[in-house]
Amino acid sequence: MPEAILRATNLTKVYGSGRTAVRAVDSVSLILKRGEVVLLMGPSGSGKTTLLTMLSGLLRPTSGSIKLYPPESPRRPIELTGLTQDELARLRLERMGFIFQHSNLLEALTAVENVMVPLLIRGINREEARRRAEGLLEELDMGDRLNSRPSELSGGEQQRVAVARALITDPDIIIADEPTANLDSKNGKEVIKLIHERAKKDGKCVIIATHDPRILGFADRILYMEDGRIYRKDSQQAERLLLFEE
Ligand SMILES: Nc1ncnc2c1ncn2[C@@H]1O[C@H](COP(=O)(O)OP(=O)(O)OP(=O)(O)O)[C@@H](O)[C@H]1O
Repeated sequence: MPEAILRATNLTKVYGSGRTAVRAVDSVSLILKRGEVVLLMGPSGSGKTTLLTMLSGLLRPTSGSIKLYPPESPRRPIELTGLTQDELARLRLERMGFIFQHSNLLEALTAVENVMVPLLIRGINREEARRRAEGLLEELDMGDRLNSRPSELSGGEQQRVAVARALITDPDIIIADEPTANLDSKNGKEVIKLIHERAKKDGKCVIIATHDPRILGFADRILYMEDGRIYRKDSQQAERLLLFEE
């Protein structure tokens, strides 16, 4: 049985108050485990981004608990809701990797420099940071694009660099919001394949919010959200629901 990396219990987020209050996430409980790829699907406005933002420690839940289990001391979970903003920022830097719809690379920097940034912030010296960033980009088949600027790369290549930037700090959990939405079919599949391979090879846990049916085949589990609540679906059910959405 793979070990838990993160456990959310009765997580709720209410935006606003009184008659205009929106219960964006409604008493959600879930467990994310090492080495698994979990998809979060559901119609627009169902609460996916709100849930991911809370799991990332960027948004305080109205109520509920989020526990992260460090692999080195799984019996001493970290309760995210009890941390200060500074502690949360450190936790994100040390234990989480993020991939977004837009690669959000820094245009002034080359591909390898973009991947070095999280290491430099962690105080690793330039030479070592460059060595590690080059090594990872080479593993991701980007070895011949190390010194290209983001604008000189295709959308798929930019997302590969973003994947490398998310992986370079060896995070426990990778949180991705629509990582393939801007990519064509071939590049979308390659990027998700890459994320899936790394999850399996390195025992990472990946949670991906997506509307992209091409990703279904790469999921170990699908959580389907509707009106702030989670329903578990198999991939055929999810596919039917996605078709129904359109
Ligand atoms: N900052 C906010 N203030 C008030 N209401 C919000 C805020 N952010 C989101 N909401 C509301 O919370 C609900 C869930 O929104 P959320 O963005 O989490 O959904 P989503 O499933 O990620 O949608 P999409 O697939 O379109 O990104 C929606 O009703 C939305 O209008």
